[in-house]
Amino acid sequence: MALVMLENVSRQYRLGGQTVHALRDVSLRIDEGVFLAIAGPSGSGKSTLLNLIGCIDTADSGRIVIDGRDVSGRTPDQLADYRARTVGFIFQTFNLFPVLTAWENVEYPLLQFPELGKKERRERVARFLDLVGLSKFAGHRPNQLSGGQRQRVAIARALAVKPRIVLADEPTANLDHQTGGEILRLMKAINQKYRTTFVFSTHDESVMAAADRLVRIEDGRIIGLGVRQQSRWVMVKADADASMEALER
Ligand SMILES: Nc1ncnc2c1ncn2[C@@H]1O[C@H](COP(=O)(O)OP(=O)(O)OP(=O)(O)O)[C@@H](O)[C@H]1O
Repeated sequence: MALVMLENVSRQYRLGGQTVHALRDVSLRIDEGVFLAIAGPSGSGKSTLLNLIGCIDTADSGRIVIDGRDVSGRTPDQLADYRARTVGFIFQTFNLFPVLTAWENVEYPLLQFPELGKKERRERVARFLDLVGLSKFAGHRPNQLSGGQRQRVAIARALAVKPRIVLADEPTANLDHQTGGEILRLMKAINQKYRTTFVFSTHDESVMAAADRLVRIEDGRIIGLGVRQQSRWVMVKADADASMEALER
């Protein structure tokens, strides 16, 4: 069974007097353990798709099933606890608490789990800071860390809750090319070692190239699905010839 399933999902927003069709009739299955890129130009619907999978937004129509649970028709508030245990988020702007240390930022989401004792919580924070190579920086606040180190803290924070899926909205967009590459390699190493499912959005070709699955989105529609075989994308679905060309690199 797919970890994530979307069936005929649409989402529109009212903006001024206009209706913006952010997602139109999107159907998609995401298997467990994939390293999947959602790629498309600015405004194509990437963040909207991630927000729906992450249960921080609700579809207007269609069905969404995450890890066997139908979340359609529930409000983000109703799904808060489920979301906290199921989804880890990574953002392009890192979204760390500036007054908290790296350790405290990673610990913060764990505080809402009453079943986690202090000792287990500490072990978890230490383990995930170590995993991202930041044990020595546990006492540093975000402004004492580089951009790449901040994103590593955010990765540790996302993983510490042991989520079923990690969603990353343009995780390398605020990093220079080399640091972005290091962050991608770290995420990929975690994906390969622990089979953690990663779904990340990007409009950067070099970021897409790190993925093993590709979802091409344009104007709120999926226009192509690619599967990586060795060094090239193999087309699984294309509604437009242009997208096939783009996928076969
Ligand atoms: N809360 C909102 N209110 C109104 N319109 C919105 C809202 N969120 C998204 N939109 C619109 O929906 C469309 C899709 O936006 P979305 O942020 O999902 O695209 P994106 O591909 O992630 O873009 P970017 O790469 O620029 O972040 C855009 O036209 C955007 O302006």
